Amino acid sequence: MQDTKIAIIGAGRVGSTFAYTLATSGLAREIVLIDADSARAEGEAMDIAHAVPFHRPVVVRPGAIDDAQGALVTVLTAGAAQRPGEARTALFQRNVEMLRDVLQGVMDVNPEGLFLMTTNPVDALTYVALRLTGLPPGRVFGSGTVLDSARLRAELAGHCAVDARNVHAYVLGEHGDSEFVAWSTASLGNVPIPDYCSLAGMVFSRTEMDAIEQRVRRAAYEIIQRKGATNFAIATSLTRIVEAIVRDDASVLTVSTLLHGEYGISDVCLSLPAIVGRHGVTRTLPVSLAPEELSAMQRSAEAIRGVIADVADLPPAIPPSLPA
Ligand SMILES: NC(=O)C1=CN([C@@H]2O[C@H](COP(=O)(O)OP(=O)(O)OC[C@H]3O[C@@H](n4cnc5c(N)ncnc54)[C@H](O)[C@@H]3O)[C@@H](O)[C@H]2O)C=CC1
Ligand SMILES: CC(=O)C(=O)O
Repeated sequence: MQDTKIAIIGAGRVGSTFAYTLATSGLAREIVLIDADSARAEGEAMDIAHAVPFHRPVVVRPGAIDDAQGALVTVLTAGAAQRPGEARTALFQRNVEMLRDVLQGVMDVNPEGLFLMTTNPVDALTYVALRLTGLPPGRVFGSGTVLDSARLRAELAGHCAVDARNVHAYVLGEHGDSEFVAWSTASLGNVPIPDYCSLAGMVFSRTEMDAIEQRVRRAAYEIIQRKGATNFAIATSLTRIVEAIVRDDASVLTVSTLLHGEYGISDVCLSLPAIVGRHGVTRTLPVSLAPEELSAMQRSAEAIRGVIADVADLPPAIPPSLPA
């Protein structure tokens, strides 16, 4: 942790909340907040820095793109966000141009670091970032469905009245409308969730499962409708991913990463459980999917491909391996 520097590009609602969460986590020694609106980056950095005396030492400061130099991770949270009712995919064209500028600037000063994408649509933009940087796939990845899996675990913990930390359940595929729950692997401790519910005398039929899945898939729309943005849970999700990197934890997280033939899918980024540590994503884990889940994964890959198809002038495709 001695000289751990994290660069955050985008000091808006997500970037500033993440900077605050990270500053209070004790994981970083330096956090640089970079935004096209430099006054905003300055104001957020000042405000967060005044919270530091209650926590472990960390320097929180505003900066320019060149200040991403030496960052272990550059986290991208800049760009357009959804308006109420708008799908994430509608942001693609607006955010791709921002990405081209920002990535080039960071690559000029920090070609050795990791990129953690958050800006939506996160899977399509993670893929574009990989193609534009030409970096090894393990070093450019997205927050993917880490947030959605947390939403699912919160729902299941509420339904079963147990500690969410003991709920093991994943949302896979796109971080978006085609995402799906891998119900066949969902467990509470070591017990499949339906088995636990019947043990505890709780109802857990297809109706409950569908309602939970729908609430998870619709969560961002519902929150944005009410408060205009989502920021707290994504900030905590990003802090969790950065923790796995900084501490080299080899944690299993459903980040968005390039697929190399998993489930017959290649050359697209989407979320599977993956090992995340200091070198980024080092491998994906196989999940035994039910036939309908496998179809959902393939539909999700097609949905993301449909978004990426709109972007021209990308450098050649990435070689089929996952080196760090
Ligand atoms: N992947 C996920 O799970 C989530 C993704 N998001 C996405 O994160 C992104 C940011 O959302 P918010 O923070 O709510 O938006 P926001 O509008 O509050 O902040 C965006 C910031 O980006 C800055 N910006 C725009 N272009 C820039 C550039 N070229 N260089 C530097 N800064 C630039 C703006 O000045 C603004 O401060 C959106 O795309 C949103 O959809 C939000 C929540 C969850
Ligand atoms: C905005 C967004 O992607 C989310 O909260 O899931």
